[in-house]
Amino acid sequence: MRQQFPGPALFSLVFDLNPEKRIPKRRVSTFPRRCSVVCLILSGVQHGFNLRPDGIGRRCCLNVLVGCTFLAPMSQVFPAEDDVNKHVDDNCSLMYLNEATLLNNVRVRYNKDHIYTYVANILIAVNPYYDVPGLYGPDAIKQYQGKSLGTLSPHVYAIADKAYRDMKVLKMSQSIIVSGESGAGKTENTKFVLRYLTTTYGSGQDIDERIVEANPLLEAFGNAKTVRNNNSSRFGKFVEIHFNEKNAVVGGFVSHYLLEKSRICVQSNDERNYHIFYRLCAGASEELKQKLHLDSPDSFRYLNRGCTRFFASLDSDKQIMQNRKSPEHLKVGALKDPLLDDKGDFNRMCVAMKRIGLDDTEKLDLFRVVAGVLHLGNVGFEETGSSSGGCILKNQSSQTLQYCAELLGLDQDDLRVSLTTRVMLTTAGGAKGTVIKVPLKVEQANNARDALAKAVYSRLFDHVVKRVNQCFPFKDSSNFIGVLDIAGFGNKTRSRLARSFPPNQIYTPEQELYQKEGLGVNEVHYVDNQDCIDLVEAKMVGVLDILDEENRLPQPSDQHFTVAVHSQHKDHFRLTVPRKSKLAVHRNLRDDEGFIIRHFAGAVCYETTRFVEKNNDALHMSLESLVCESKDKFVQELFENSNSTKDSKQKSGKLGFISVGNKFKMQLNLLLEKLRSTGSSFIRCVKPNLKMVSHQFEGALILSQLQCSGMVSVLDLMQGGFPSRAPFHALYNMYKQYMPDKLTRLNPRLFCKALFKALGLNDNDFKFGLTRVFFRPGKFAEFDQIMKSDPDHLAELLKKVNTWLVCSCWKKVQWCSLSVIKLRNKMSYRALACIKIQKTVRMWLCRRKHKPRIDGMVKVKNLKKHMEQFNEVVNGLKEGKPEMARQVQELATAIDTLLAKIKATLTITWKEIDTEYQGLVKRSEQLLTSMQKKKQEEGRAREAEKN
Ligand SMILES: Nc1ncnc2c1ncn2[C@@H]1O[C@H](COP(=O)(O)OP(=O)(O)OP(=O)(O)O)[C@@H](O)[C@H]1O
Repeated sequence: MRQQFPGPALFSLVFDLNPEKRIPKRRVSTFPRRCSVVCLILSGVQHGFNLRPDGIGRRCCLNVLVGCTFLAPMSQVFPAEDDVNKHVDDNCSLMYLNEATLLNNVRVRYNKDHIYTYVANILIAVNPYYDVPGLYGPDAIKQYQGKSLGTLSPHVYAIADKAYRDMKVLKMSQSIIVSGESGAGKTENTKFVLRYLTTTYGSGQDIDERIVEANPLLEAFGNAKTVRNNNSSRFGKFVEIHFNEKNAVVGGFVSHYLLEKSRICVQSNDERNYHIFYRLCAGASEELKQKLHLDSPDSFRYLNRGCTRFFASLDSDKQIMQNRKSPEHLKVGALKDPLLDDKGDFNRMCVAMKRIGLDDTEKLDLFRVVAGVLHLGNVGFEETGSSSGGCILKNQSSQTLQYCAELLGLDQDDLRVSLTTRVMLTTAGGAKGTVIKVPLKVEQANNARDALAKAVYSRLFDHVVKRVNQCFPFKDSSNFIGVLDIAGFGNKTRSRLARSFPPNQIYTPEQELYQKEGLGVNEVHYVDNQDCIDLVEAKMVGVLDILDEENRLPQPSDQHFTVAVHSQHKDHFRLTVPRKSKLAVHRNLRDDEGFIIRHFAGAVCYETTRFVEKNNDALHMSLESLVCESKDKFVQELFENSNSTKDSKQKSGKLGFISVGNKFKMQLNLLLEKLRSTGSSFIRCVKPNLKMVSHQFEGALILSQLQCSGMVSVLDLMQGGFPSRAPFHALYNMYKQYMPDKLTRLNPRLFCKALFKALGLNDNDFKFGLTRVFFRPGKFAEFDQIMKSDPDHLAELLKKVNTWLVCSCWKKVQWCSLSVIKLRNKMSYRALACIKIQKTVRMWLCRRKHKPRIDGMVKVKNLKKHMEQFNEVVNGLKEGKPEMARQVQELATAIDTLLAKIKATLTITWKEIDTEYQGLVKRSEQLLTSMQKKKQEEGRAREAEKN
């Protein structure tokens, strides 16, 4: 038996074709869910493809070409296109919109180096991991200028141009949201957008170049090698390109979010600290190296716990001096990436610095602080061994302390004291206001040192961004196009952003519009993630607020915080304990060591160790005042604003609390606010494989990214909906000038209807709402045809419109007369039917009302019939005949009375009738008995007389 599916006998099946994981021949296997997946389209008949549902219809067997049988859940088998190799620019032009056809379309295109695909007006960009020839060159830039989306093949330039044109036409700022997981190509695509806008719509000043030039600098300080991406941005950024009234580029502005600070002090095995540290070590001139007391990366604690190799090509590796390379680098060789080269990048960064206006002093300032942070990391502590319980600097740290103090403009002794003690002001008692120095334990001193390093570096990064912003100032900005690179944001942020963006951003207004326009389209179910956002952000009870609360306790602890989270959200669907994780590594965590949050993109286990510490951005007062009063003007300026923001608690010497979580929440809200006030376009970057190589398409990985990014939900929405639309009046106005007077009298809606009919569009492809016409996916072409018709074509169209109107008028007249006849027939039929109904109902009501009396009458009348028998018996009597006759007569009268009573009393009940009837029956039985007795007695007397 074949399973009944809507559509043709073709289905796409998403299944494993990875050679290592291929399922043995002829083994019935359960459909593999999460493994390397490709999308195959199989034809039922031609390819021996056999689809059989199981007994209960939830699964089906698929005998496929590769010789194995798959048992697949019905929900995972989708109708597909006829042609396996067909690919389209806009996925919405496919006949079947589902995850399998989307994946297949992206796959076929990727194999042909078409890395971009639209899903409606969202751009999917698959990272090619190599330079696709001619894809981004000057010719391509020129080609896309001023072209509508969909005219040329999908491209990041087309999205940039659309944003520009929208800005121009709607006089409204625009944003382009670039998202995707680490290594998916967000930064690269952001760069392409910026380059396109500044090249195409630049004002000819070098501002355009400066905006692009700023990137190497930002990347040096904010990017790092991670296991997922060699050049991973560890901060989120929103780059605005500002345009004047004439829509020419006038300047730019970069806002940055959440630099990953923990990386400054520690990195995992295969990862590195920020590029700048290595670039400085590899690229600094000998003189600079001496000045900054630099060495190979392995000699710095902030670098040597991660990967210490440089990025270098064969040539550049030779140029790096041996004494600058770590033993690891010497042993294994350089890290290879075509786009990264620490020594070369250092030089390029220096050039970029110059171009954006940083002079040599400023450049040196930046490098000095970077080196200062490195040396600070090398300061180590050991216990004093005295009863005070404090710690002192390790012997070998004196030199490094000296370097650090020198580079950051601090006094060596002050730095030593500030790192090992904490200053407190007494706030009560007689000695109120006295300064006390509290010694720190080794652990506390380590924390203080790391906190200082993070504070210095993150302020340095703020300064870099500020400095970059200064080099493209602008005065007369009318609008901007902002490109948001959602990097560095965790799952939490993505959940938050996801609620604001597709499919959510598309879904809600879309459904509302359909309803408002009376389209009668079925609702598409979409899982909202507001509950997840609330779990993290809600006031008082959200995870962030619970963490802040913990930080305010006299003795905050990670365990106490974790327990508080679990007890606050005991039965929350989104939150659970680590032991319920699917991964063994998480199951080893105790309940007070972490929690799992089910984000929209999947469950994430948060290990809460050091959460409390990480949530606090505050520095010990002694350290902060130390850097604030640095002799080095540059370092002093970095901390310039911090004095004014300190609260009184911190001034008293207690380590205050500045919530990182709240700062982040505020930043995010500001960003969302900004995004909501602009029009938006979306680019979804996709990572094709984990190996970061070209020409390798890992289906499962890609599918899950498409699902997580909401692309599949967008497809569902589009499949069930009408993604393109045009208001009636817009179409009407467009053609009004060509219309004869007779037609201008038509209302816009009727005119559009005539137009669509004249064009011969299929009725299923569009729907008329109250104010606009809606199109099915993939019907852009026909729509465009109407929009772009030239005058000749228009005149022809109008003729058709006219004909259609006449025809439709004639049809309407026919329809009206037929309707009137039909109506008349219907009315008379209904009148007759009404009478019938009335008659029947009345009868029924009457019966219901009189039935007890009628039944009673029948019974009593039957009783009366017996009276003749009585009379016969009476007549046969000799003695006492008159008496008996009287009694019989009385009985007959009683029966008649009852009959008359039943007849006359409408309200008499069945019970009353029955009681009286039973009385008469009894009476008649008694009478009959006594008459029979009498007759017997008479018979006996007669016998006796005879004898
Ligand atoms: N369009 C492209 N053409 C060629 N190579 C690309 C393209 N996009 C990305 N890449 C390659 O992929 C690498 C990772 O891309 P990118 O740094 O843009 O990822 P990302 O999404 O910004 O990652 P993260 O979030 O970690 O910063 C790049 O260094 C580059 O080698």
